[in-house]
Amino acid sequence: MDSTISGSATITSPSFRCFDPTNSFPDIVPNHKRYIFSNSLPNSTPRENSKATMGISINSEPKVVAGPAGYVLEDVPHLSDYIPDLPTHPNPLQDNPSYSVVKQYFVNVGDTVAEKIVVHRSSPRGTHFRRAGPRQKVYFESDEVYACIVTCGGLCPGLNTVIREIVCGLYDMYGVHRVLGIEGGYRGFYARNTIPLTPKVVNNIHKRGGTILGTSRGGHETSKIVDSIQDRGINQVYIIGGDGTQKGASVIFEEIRRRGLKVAVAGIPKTIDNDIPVIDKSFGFDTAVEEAQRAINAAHVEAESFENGIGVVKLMGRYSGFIAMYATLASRDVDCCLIPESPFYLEGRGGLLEYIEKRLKENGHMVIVIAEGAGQDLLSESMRSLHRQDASGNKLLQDVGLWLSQKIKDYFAKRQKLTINLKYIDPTYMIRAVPSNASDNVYCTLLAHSAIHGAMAGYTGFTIGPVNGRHAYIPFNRVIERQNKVVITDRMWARLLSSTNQPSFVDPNSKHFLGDQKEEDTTSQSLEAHNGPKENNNV
Ligand SMILES: Nc1ncnc2c1ncn2[C@@H]1O[C@H](COP(=O)(O)OP(=O)(O)O)[C@@H](O)[C@H]1O
Ligand SMILES: O=P(O)(O)OC[C@H]1O[C@](O)(COP(=O)(O)O)[C@@H](O)[C@@H]1O
Ligand SMILES: [Mg+2]
Repeated sequence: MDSTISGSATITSPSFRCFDPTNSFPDIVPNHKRYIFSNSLPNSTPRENSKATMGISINSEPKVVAGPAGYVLEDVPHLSDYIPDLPTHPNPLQDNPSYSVVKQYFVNVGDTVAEKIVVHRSSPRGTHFRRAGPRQKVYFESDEVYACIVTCGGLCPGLNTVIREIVCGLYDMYGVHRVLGIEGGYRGFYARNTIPLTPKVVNNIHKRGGTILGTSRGGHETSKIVDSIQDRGINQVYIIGGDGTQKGASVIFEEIRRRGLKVAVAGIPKTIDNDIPVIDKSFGFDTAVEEAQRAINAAHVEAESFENGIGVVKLMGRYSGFIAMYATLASRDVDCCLIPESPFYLEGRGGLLEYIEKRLKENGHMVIVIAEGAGQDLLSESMRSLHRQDASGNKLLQDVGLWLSQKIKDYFAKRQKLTINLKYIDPTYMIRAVPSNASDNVYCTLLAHSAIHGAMAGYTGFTIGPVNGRHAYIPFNRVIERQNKVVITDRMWARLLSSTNQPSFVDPNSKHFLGDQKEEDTTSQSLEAHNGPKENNNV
């Protein structure tokens, strides 16, 4: 048994005590915990009232627990890790007429979800995450809870559905009636108004795109945010946002733990780009792919109707080309899909321009889908761009669709052999501003419920999401350490290449290129898992 996976067993205080009411793995060695118990903290102001009174953990290392046969649990923090003797209460769901009829409604505390489900006979059991869902015992009483919800980063279909379902879930499942909406992203905690959220206020919001709370980039000032949480007496924080937001949530959680507050921090992953790792896919992604079809159809109709018609469609995807890849695969009208993960070149043999010319000669028209982050290296070379960033530190991209359209026009103008008709369609903001579709709505509901169950059960510092189809509590460090990207040496990209017949633009013998990609093979592109067992899809 390997019990030295990570973390430290060093005891830094003589008043060390290691306990874990949530641990139901008697044969597993916890090796991550270090506790220091400080003196009691005063209990006089709202800020102090929400403070833990005894134990403060100084350990922010991942909570990794090893078990037999290579089993590893990458666990999430729990309020009881740093606040000893927290009382528990029976879960009010057991008396809820809707839920009490469900046979074995409560999740077994020992249930975990495997990160990898394709295994060999001799494979180690591998990494697992704690299974999401309602627990028999909760760490908050209903009338004690004061929850808040914030949305950060770019828009994504489904944001309003998640907000709605957190509010309604807290009300209906746990009898929690105090929920506050923080306006305008992270900076809203200290610089904007708040909105009391009730089921009545949120009743119809899932039918609208955007977020009723507003959102923003930048403005993450940790101490001001945590001061605001403490001053308001908030004890459950639901943070909806992408990779940047989850990084921010992780820092907020660390500060809350440092201050010893009984405040659960739950992250709900939002990204239209599907660039958050570990989870099967992010909400709003299906809607985005569906909406992209409308633009691709329009491009195809335009291209088909004119002699040598070319339709160029730009889709979102700053560093990850999932929307472009899935929209292309779904459409079947696309002749070339360009994504950030797959470098391409324009001129010469095997280049894009040569392919366009060939395709026009063969077929009379063509459709190109390009993700906004594709070819940015080519653009910066030709435009000598400044490396500008948005308020969150994300690279500001040049309009690759416009640039490519111009390059194509220039090429054919110079050659004077073919007169082309090029139409450039940029539907990017239209795609992310729509309400979520039916399947995303159901998905958003499950995410919201899983987040609520986790917070009520005292878990904190986690992102919720499906892993191989089962919702799990994932520690922040796992979702912020890297971005999920399309693996172009995987079968899904091969399917795309075979459906478009486009050149791969890569030298298959280039060790450097394939080497980089192959390392990611087993960890990225988990989207397939959500659509069914990996072994069925990945054939
Ligand atoms: N490394 C970080 N630490 C703390 N906060 C961050 C970090 N990166 C981003 N944020 C904050 O998270 C919020 C959203 O980030 P952004 O990158 O714009 O969108 P997304 O969460 O959708 O990726 C912003 O308010 C930003 O300030
Ligand atoms: O113009 P904005 O609001 O900065 O958004 C543009 C970016 O937002 C996204 O839609 C999503 O990004 P985030 O999920 O990181 O917010 C990207 O695809 C796009 O590059
Ligand atoms: Mg992001």
